[in-house]
Amino acid sequence: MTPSTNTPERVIEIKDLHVAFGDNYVLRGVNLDLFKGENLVVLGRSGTGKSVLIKIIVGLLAPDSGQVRVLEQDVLSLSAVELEKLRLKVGFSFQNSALYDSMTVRENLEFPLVRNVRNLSRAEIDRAVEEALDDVGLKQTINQMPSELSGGQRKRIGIARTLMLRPEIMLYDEPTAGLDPITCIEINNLINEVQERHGASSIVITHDLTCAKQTGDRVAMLFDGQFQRVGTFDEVFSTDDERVQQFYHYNFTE
Ligand SMILES: Nc1ncnc2c1ncn2[C@@H]1O[C@H](COP(=O)(O)OP(=O)(O)OP(=O)(O)O)[C@@H](O)[C@H]1O
Repeated sequence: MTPSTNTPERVIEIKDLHVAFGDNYVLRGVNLDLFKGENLVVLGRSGTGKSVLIKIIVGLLAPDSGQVRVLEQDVLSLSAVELEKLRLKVGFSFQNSALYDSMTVRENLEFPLVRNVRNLSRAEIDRAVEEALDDVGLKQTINQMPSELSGGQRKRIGIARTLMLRPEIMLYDEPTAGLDPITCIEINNLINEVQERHGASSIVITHDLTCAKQTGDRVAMLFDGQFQRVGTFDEVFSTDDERVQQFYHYNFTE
């Protein structure tokens, strides 16, 4: 039998995940799929467990129970070496960009390549750096130091650095936090370009509903330890549920 072409491929599958820290029950039966090529936005108030979830996906934290499959591998049973290999396919864009302040933009971008890919020629490294800078529209910053860049530029260079290893999955942790509305839109556009140009599958953690609306093919809202609402932006917010409405009004009316 030929497999159905209608079933989208899952690049992340999470089933019945439970995590508690003492009597703080953070995740209480989380189920979530990330489909190949989609942008999935994860929304939730502070402290609901979004970062905990990301750490579990990349194997930095072990849950109390549940299943986590990433790119068809069972994360919870991988050895340290296998986890390291898997992490090369999962790009993580940190909230604070995490650039090395003492390195130029070029050196920051080269770093993941030189560290993880052997036997690259100087010309190959240069080409990869130029392509990554082109992807984020910042070729002119190649010799600048991070301190000379704006917050939005730093964010974009951080994303470019994550793209150097051409990850299959991108995890964005609050990509628009602390940026002005115009720069936010630029970052949202960049997230969509990464999806289109590289076919990356992404999880975008954010509190910013404009970002959610512009980037999310689907939105998943975490509260009380579970994804209580999952769907398109409009589907998630077309409810009388007060907790969901509060989130909406906080973003759009204050
Ligand atoms: N290593 C840890 N030890 C103890 N408690 C932890 C640990 N990591 C996270 N927590 C707790 O788990 C809960 C969820 O934290 P998490 O950082 O995932 O929240 P979040 O949804 O990412 O919040 P924010 O939007 O503010 O970043 C919090 O109550 C936090 O204090």
